[in-house]
Amino acid sequence: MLILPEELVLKGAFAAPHGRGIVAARVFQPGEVIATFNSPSIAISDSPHLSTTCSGCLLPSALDSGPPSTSQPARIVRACTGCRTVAYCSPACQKRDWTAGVHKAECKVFKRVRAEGHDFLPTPVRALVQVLLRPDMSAAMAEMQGHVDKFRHESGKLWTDMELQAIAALHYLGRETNARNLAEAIEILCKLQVNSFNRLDEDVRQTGLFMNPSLAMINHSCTPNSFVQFIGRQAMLHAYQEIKKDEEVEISYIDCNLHLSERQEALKTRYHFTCDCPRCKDDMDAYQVCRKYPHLHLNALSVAPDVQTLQDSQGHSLSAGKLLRATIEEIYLWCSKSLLDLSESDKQKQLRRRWTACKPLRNSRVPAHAIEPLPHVLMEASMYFGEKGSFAYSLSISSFLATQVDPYKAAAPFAPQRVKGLLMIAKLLANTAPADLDSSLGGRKTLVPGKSLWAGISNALGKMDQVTMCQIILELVVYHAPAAHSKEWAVFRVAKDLLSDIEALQGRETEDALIKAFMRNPNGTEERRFFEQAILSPLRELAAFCFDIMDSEFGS
Ligand SMILES: C[S@@+](CC[C@H](N)C(=O)[O-])C[C@H]1O[C@@H](n2cnc3c(N)ncnc32)[C@H](O)[C@@H]1O
Repeated sequence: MLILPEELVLKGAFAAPHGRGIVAARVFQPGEVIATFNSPSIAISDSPHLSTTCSGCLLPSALDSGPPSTSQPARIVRACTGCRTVAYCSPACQKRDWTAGVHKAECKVFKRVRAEGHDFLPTPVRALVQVLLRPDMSAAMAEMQGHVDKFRHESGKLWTDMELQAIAALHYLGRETNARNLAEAIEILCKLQVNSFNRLDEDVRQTGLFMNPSLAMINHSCTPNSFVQFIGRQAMLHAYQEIKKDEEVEISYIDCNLHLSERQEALKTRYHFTCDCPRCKDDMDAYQVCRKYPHLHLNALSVAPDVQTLQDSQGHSLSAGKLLRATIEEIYLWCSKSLLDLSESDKQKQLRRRWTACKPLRNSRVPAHAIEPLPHVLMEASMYFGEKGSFAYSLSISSFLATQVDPYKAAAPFAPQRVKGLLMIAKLLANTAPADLDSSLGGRKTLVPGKSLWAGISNALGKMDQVTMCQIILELVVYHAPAAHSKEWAVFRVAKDLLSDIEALQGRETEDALIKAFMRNPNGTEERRFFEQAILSPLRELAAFCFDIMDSEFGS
């Protein structure tokens, strides 16, 4: 029996072949929290983070969460003395997990795992163990879509993996590996694939698994009207655009900026359906999707191009641009892999290869800068320069992404990736104040034909009022972060802290008043003029160096 938040209604098989789905019981505004799901059936962090995450509240320890913010003290976690596998930040969290959760039973399983020389169970096996340890979950599991036959006949390696996972779980639970137990375990694994979420917390680069039977009733679209965010044991369902009463609530199960064949393969492999949303039917690119976003006017409070420019963006169907599409399909996968664990010189080599591979997207006659994998390559390059201390280069690339790429990839100004991109700019601005100029360029004085890149950037930075720019950006972050996530989001807390540092500075009353006036009335003529001069124009000036920087460092 499903218990739904009162503002949502379950519709049984109302839109075959989508099966059951959820509809809104009232109107929701863009960014509004539709519902919070805080009693998950399963909520676990992934195995590599077990020793640095509290298994009770699922919040990361100081080790995993970066520098502590003044509003959030560092958390220390201690391993369970029984199994030494999971850790807790307080006796209360440990007690709750022991009694209300399954750790009392799971602790014995983990001891067996250790006795056999392993540190932990892979995440899907642990999730299966939890379900098998909890008879109270069987009613909810029975109602879930599992696609067992499709997994068996169509999923090849995934099916073989699931068989092995089922055997492992039964073994560590001390249960017999007979046909009946195996079939039950594999069915649960299939249902976990289809109905659970990757509990992704990109701020601390942490993933895990989250399952709630009500949230699992929401169907997919590649142009979703809502999205899910996780914090601790909570999942928050936000409206991405206005949702009307009785309209179906849809989320994206996958990254909708993947190109069509990647999206279809991901949906087929894990969820066993072919998406028939407008983005898939017409193979729309990011620009076309952006133009259709019903609330483009919300971008007045953002660093996006003006609403008219967003509206007029000349997107095209990617199936029409066959050559471009073929290039994207060829390069997408390897250009999108994370560079996180590579050495500096390997990162540089990879970026060189990727920048060259993206040439057709850079030089396309139709706009293509917002089409993956180019944005990903630029994002990696920005991080590469940030890590090397070349903050001015990183800032130029981040400015390009924030002003000319991200608004097309996600038209809502409160889209989480856009808000995070802004915070990155604020931090980089703090490192490129005039006093730090030389070091922020990382000692680069690279010449590009006809002009000095170094002189150009340092000249642009030298005339900017970084403090005012930083304050405006932080105001935007603080304004949009609750709609993107919540006031508990690390991005919101960090921005709040940085903003209060700036607000404490003496002698900035005029700038402060102008910024506050703009935030109150972003469409006022005077207010917009101030915004254009103080932030948009400087960011555009910095963004203009982006491709020269990439060419000079990674070849043209
Ligand atoms: C998490 S469940 C969603 C609830 C499901 N509709 C049900 O009745 O249990 C995911 C499954 O719903 C179906 N589904 C979700 N979105 C769909 C879509 N856009 N088109 C077709 N089927 C969809 C697929 O069968 C998918 O495996």
